[in-house]
This record gives sequence, structure tokens and C-alpha cells, in this order.
Amino acid sequence: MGTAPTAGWLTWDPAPSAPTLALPPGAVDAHCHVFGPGERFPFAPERKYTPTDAGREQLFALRDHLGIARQVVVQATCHGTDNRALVDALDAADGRARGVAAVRGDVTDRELADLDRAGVRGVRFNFVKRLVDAVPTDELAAVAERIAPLGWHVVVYFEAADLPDLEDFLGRLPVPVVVDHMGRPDVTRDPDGPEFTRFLRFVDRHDVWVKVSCPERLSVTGPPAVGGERHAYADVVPFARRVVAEAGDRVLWGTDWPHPNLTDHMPDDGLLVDHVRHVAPTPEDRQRLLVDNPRRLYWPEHTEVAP
Ligand SMILES: O=C(O)/C=C(\C=C(/O)C(=O)O)C(=O)O
Repeated sequence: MGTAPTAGWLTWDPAPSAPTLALPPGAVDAHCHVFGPGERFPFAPERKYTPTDAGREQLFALRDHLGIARQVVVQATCHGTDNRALVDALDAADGRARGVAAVRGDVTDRELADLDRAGVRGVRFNFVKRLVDAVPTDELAAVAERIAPLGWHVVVYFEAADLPDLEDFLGRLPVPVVVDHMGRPDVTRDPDGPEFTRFLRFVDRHDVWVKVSCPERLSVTGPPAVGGERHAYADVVPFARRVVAEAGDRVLWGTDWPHPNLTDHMPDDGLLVDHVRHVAPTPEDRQRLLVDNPRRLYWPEHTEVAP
């Protein structure tokens, strides 16, 4: 695979609007990535897409533009298990970022210790077939056993149809589990229907954490018309509202910047912040979603909200 971006790649919005929602002090973007830059941090040979560069400087600029205090940088599959770009961003963030890395079963204890020192607090198990080749679950289980003493957790990314085959395995992991993008529900179905109810039953049974992120990936109705009112992705809201209502002390939110692999539009990150108003309608909901929950998971040493 060459170094040119994947054909038709939609790159991130260099000039997002200013949110109209003022975020609470200490708000955390709990799901974002860095891509390269490729000349410093080459993309993995085994990757299934090649993005445009999206480096730490742009990531931090977005943080400041949106009124966010801290970020959780999640290793993207385009970098495979080469976590150097992630660690570089953590090193430059002056304590305002934590990381979720990608590792295989042959990771050494020294490598895990170095990642922990850099600010990594979890590993990501990606089950989305268009992104990665499958890793044997016994290898993943062994990784989970080895990160447990570090106090880390596992972030998982899967399609809704994969849940029946994964829930027993995920439920047995000896560490907290965090699900990306609500497990990618089909938002054309009933948010109170059997599919999403099964997901929330899994969340409840195993105290699973859930990111109410990526409405732009899940929505069928899409963003507002240009110049329209700023209520975007209305079809995703009932699903996210259920998660906030039923697992409010284990929900997280993130921008998913720089938004890899979108095909029909690139979201305005300012709109994604405003979308939170509809997902977490009260200030108490937003305090848990944006400040208290991510602090408990990523900055437990902070007893007070640091500015
Ligand atoms: O950024 C996301 O969380 C979603 C996607 C990509 C990845 O997670 C990744 O490459 O690591 C996707 O749906 O293509």
C-alpha cells in the first residue's frame, strides 16, 4: 500500500465552528486519534486504509477550540501496534492526555511499563473486519490478564451484529470494558427494540462503559442542512439518551477526530459538541459524561476537577 491517502479519503475539517454549548470545566474528549505525520511516524504496513496526516498540534488546537480540557488518544488501526505517534502526543500534552494503545500477545512487560509511564491506561481490541484481521481471542484474553495489574482497561470496537459472538468473551475479561460508539447500533431500528435492549442488558450485566460517540458514523438522517439549525444526527439521539439514562455513571463522549473512513460527509466538530446537549440534556448528565466518568477512568489521581 502506498503512502497516498486512500482514494476518496475525506479529511478533517480545518475550520470547525465554535460550539454553542459551553462545556463544564475539566471536560474530556475520551475518543480521538493522531495520524502520523507519516514522515515521522510511518503508517503500519498491515493497515487497511491510509489517512491524511492529523498530528498532535492539530489535535491540541481542536481541544482548545472546542473548550475541552483533556483528551484520551486512542490508537488507530492505521498505525497497527506501533504506538510511537500516540506516545509522542502524550509526551507533548503536559498531562492533559491519556492513551489507549494497541498491542499483541508478544508485547513485553518492559513495553507495557513504558506505555504506562507515558500515560497509557488501556488497550484496544478492534473486531471491525474492514479495519483489522482477526486476532485469536485467547491472545486477547492473555493481554487482558497482563494489563490487569497495571489498572488498565480494554476498549472494544465492534459491529452490532458481532455482539452475540463477543459478549461472553468480553464479560469474562478481568478488567473494565469500554465500548466504542455504542456498539454501532442500526439506528433505523427501534431504540427500545430487542437489538439495542440486548446491548444494554450486556452493559448492565457486566458494568460495561459506553462511548456515546460517533453520531456522524451511525446516522442515516445525517447532519443538518447547511445553514440549518444545529440539531444534527437526530436519529442517533434516542439511542444515546437510553445509554445516558441507563448507564449514566459509565458513559463517555469523544469527537473521534480526525474522523477516519467517513464517506458521505465530514462532521463539523463544533456541531458534535452541540450534539451533546441532546444526548445529555441536564448539566448533571453532562458533568458525569464529560468530567466525572472520564476522570475516574483516566485521571483517578485527580480528586478535584483540574482546570
Ligand atoms: O475512529 C474510529 O473510532 C472509527 C473507525 C476507525 C478506527 O477506529 C481505527 O482505524 O482505529 C472506523 O469506523 O473506521
